[in-house]
Amino acid sequence: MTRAVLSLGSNLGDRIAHLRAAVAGFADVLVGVSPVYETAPWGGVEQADFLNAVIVVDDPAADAREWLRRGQALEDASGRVREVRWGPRTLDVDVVTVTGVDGPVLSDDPDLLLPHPGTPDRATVLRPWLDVDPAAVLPGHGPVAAVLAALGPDAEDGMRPGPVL
Ligand SMILES: Nc1ncnc2c1ncn2[C@@H]1O[C@H](COP(=O)(O)OP(=O)(O)OP(=O)(O)O)[C@@H](O)[C@H]1O
Ligand SMILES: Nc1nc2c(c(=O)[nH]1)N=C(CO)CN2
Repeated sequence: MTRAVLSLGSNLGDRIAHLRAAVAGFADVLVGVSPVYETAPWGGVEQADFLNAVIVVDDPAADAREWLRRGQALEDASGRVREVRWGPRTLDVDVVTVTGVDGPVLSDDPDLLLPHPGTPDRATVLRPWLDVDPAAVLPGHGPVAAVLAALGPDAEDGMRPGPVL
C-alpha cells in the first residue's frame, strides 16, 4: 500500500466547488476527509481567505510520484494559473506525507519533498489532519497533536469552520 495525506486549499473562484472536485478526483482511493476550515492567508501576500482541508488516500499500486501527478492534474483541471509564489489559487494539492509498506517515504527531490517541508509551521494543514487522524505522526517531528501544540495558543486564530464538503 501507499497511503498519502494530501492538503487541499483554494482561495479563488468557487472555493468549495474546487475542493469538492478534488475530493471527487480521488474518490476511488479515498479513506478519510477532514472538515473544511476557512483560514486567513499566511505567507505575506495580501489575498482572500482560503478554504483548507486534508484528505487521506490509499492505493496499493500508487507510489509517491503518482500522488503528486494526480494532485497536479486536478490543480490543472481547476484552471489554476501559476503566478505569485504563495499567491491566490483555484486549487492547491500538496502531498504532506506518503507511507509505504516499509514506513514513511522521505524525499529531498525539489519536485517532491517528503514530508512537505511547510507542514510543521502550518496550522491550516495540521488542524484538519489531526481531525481526520487523531493518531497522526509527522515523520521527523512526532505526533501531529504535539507539532500543532508547539505552534502556540494563537496558531489556530483566523481558522473558522467552513462549508461541508
Ligand atoms: N510534497 C509536495 N507536494 C506538492 N508539491 C511539491 C511537493 N514537494 C515539492 N513540490 C513541488 O513544489 C512545486 C510548487 O508547488 P506549488 O506552486 O503548489 O507551491 P506552493 O503551494 O505555492 O508552495 P508550498 O509548496 O510552500 O505550499 C511543484 O512544482 C511541485 O513539484
Ligand atoms: N490560509 C492559507 N494561506 C495560504 C495557503 C493556504 O492553503 N491556506 N496556501 C498558500 C500557498 O501554498 C499561501 N497561503
